[in-house]
Amino acid sequence: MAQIYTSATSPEVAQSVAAFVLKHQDEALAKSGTFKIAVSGGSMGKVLKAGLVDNAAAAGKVQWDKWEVFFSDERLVPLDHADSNYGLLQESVLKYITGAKPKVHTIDASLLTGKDGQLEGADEAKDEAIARAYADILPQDLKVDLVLLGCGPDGHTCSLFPGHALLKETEKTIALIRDSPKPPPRRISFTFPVLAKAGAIAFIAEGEGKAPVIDQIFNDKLSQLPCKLVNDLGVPVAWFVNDAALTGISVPASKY
Ligand SMILES: O=C(O)[C@H](O)[C@@H](O)[C@H](O)[C@H](O)COP(=O)(O)O
Repeated sequence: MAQIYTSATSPEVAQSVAAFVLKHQDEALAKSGTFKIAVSGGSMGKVLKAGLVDNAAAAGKVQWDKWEVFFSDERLVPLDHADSNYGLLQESVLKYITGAKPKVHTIDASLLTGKDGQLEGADEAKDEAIARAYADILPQDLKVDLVLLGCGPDGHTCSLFPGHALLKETEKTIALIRDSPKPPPRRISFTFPVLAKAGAIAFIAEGEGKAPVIDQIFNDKLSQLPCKLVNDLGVPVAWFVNDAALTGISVPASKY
């Protein structure tokens, strides 16, 4: 079962996330000399900036040059586009790193067609090639040390949406999705087979608007929401939330 860690405020959530990331960084570096971490979009960049860049105590312990960063999902847009998860990370975190930077695995933007991740004028074969190329840069054993995820109000995570055929993907590690219910429609995403190999997974979810979906994920045993399916993968899963995200619901939560 997944563990929920709650804090009163957003800065405290960011500090807890930072402490958790550093613990996994140190464990991974002791084992292999590299820390493989996957991130996604939404407000994650802000949390990582507050926890790992602006927070001096943690900032001194981050060994950015030993990080390999993957995206657990990415939109098929240019890397400097407002919808790009890489672009978000660049603007919120990477540009503030003063020393040696991490190795960041972006999509191959030279294969992009169409505009703004929209379907019109987009070449499906090239989209498939982007997904295949990204699958090829995943670690050979598929093991990412830590995967950081967001939770949509509909229970989606990565670009795995409730009821979507991709939830049943058992072969591909990186899937192409061209009908994302949330814009932009063209994206690539980690699939469950790769999430299942992760060393650990952590969700970050803040705000009262997340309470109903967290309630469903933790209190409805039959729920098939993607976030609930991640909780049930058998990988250690931690949820970092603020108290507001637990408004009016009853779930077991503790301080990190
Ligand atoms: O797929 C997308 O279009 C979103 O970017 C999404 O995955 C986001 O990460 C979650 O909705 C969580 O959002 P917050 O990080 O703002 O809670």
